[in-house]
Amino acid sequence: MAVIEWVLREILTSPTTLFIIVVATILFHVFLKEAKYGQNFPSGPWGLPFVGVLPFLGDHPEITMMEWAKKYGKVFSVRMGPETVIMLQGYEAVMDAFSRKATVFSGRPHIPVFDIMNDRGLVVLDYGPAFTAQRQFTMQYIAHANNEKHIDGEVDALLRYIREQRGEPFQFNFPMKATTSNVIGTVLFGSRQEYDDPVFKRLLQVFQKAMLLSGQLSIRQFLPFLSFIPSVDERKAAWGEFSDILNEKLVEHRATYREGTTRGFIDAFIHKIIENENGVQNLFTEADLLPSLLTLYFAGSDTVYLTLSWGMLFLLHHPAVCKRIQDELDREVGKSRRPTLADRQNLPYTNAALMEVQRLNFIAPISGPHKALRTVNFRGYTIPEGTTVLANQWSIMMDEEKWPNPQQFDPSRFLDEFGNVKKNVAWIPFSVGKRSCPGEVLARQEIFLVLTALLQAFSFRSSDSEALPECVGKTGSLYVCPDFHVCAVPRF
Ligand code: HEM
Repeated sequence: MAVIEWVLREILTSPTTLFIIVVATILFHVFLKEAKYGQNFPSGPWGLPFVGVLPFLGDHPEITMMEWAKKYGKVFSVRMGPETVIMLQGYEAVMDAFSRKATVFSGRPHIPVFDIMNDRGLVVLDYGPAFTAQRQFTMQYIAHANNEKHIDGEVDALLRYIREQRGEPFQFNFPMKATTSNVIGTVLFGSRQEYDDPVFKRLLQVFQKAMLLSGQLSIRQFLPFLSFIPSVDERKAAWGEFSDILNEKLVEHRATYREGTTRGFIDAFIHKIIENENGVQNLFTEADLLPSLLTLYFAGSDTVYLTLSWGMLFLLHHPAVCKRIQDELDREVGKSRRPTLADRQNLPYTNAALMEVQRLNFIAPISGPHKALRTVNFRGYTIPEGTTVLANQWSIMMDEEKWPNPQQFDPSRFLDEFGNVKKNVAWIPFSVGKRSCPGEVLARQEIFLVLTALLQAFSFRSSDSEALPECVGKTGSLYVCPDFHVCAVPRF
């Protein structure tokens, strides 16, 4: 960022340079952009030479983009450095692209921050036969894995940890990170790790560092030319160490692999590699294995951890909602056993509150980058093959037409007059189409089982020695919840 700041300072202190820059910018927009993208390309805000709109994105690009959309419409273009990107605003535009024209807009451009994956692993793999086969396989594996048992085992450890705090303040975020990492770890490797296991502690540490350093770039992380960003070496080192730790586990599993035994996703993936060895296409290869583990681990842990943390923060700010959930749990589940997935259908208010948490704190405010797989006519515009397309998913959840008073935390917006859950088509926290979240089933099970177990077992309050942070996050690659402490007292 220092380079950008220096360029800006130089520009703003010299009127002649500024004049030349302005003229160059106009020429760039009028001639070069048209030459590259044609006249029928969406317009958008003008940016500075070299950096485009990057200096104007602010701390919350999703909100800046909503402002720009008021002027330029639901489909507009923004130049980020040398690349011009299409931004989609609102439910209809996103559905048109990612769902109705999914066969065109489901490509993935190269994402430099994920170089370590070598363009493999579900999040980064471009659309094609290998992507389709691996996605289908992953979704089937997750749907049939014994998720409830895995999560239940992890909830045992979580409740034990919280009881050990004996009502004293503890940082809520730590056990949430450990829980969600262990759940995805169990899905992948077939076993969990103790909170104080040194390898597990190291894994949590390097993973958080990698996410933090990548997240600081926010949507800028998708852009190749920003690889000069000062922390790049530190970021690469953190991703490298994270990858090494998972690779060690992979090597261990490889060495003890037995045909016919499936300890977790790794074994199931190895079965597929063997099954595909004589196939015509290389749909599952050894080279896909580690990137698949890495992408599932990072996509499947922080997302859920942040949702759970936002959930608790909101409930601390809205004790009446918390009490209503606890009353519903006491009435429908009682106190002699923990809530199970089978209870979900009897807990409409709880479900509505969880949906509201996911709406109001959409943890993925801007989608991952999609790529147009061919030139297409979209909403009257011509979008050339290879163009990067991003969805402002925040704009969907904050649309006043879809959600009256969108800033307000109000679970009852998901209930009908009889108190049953009322769906809203614009509630798409897992996105839509061929690149929607393949972990949705697991994520929803985890969020439900963990939060209901916590609320059934404990009364939570904020710590006396620390002001509870406001429900405002930092936009990185995810919408990050502030750290906070809580006190938990057993309810029975
Ligand atoms: C609250 C939890 C979660 C939320 C809100 C969430 C949300 C999303 C969203 C919005 C996308 C689409 C991004 C795009 O448009 O490119 C996505 C993709 C993805 N998610 Fe999740 N996710 C969650 C949990 C999980 C879990 C538990 C897993 C793993 C088991 C997972 C694995 C993935 C993967 C692999 C992709 C990439 C799919 C692709 O590129 O085709 N997610 N997620």
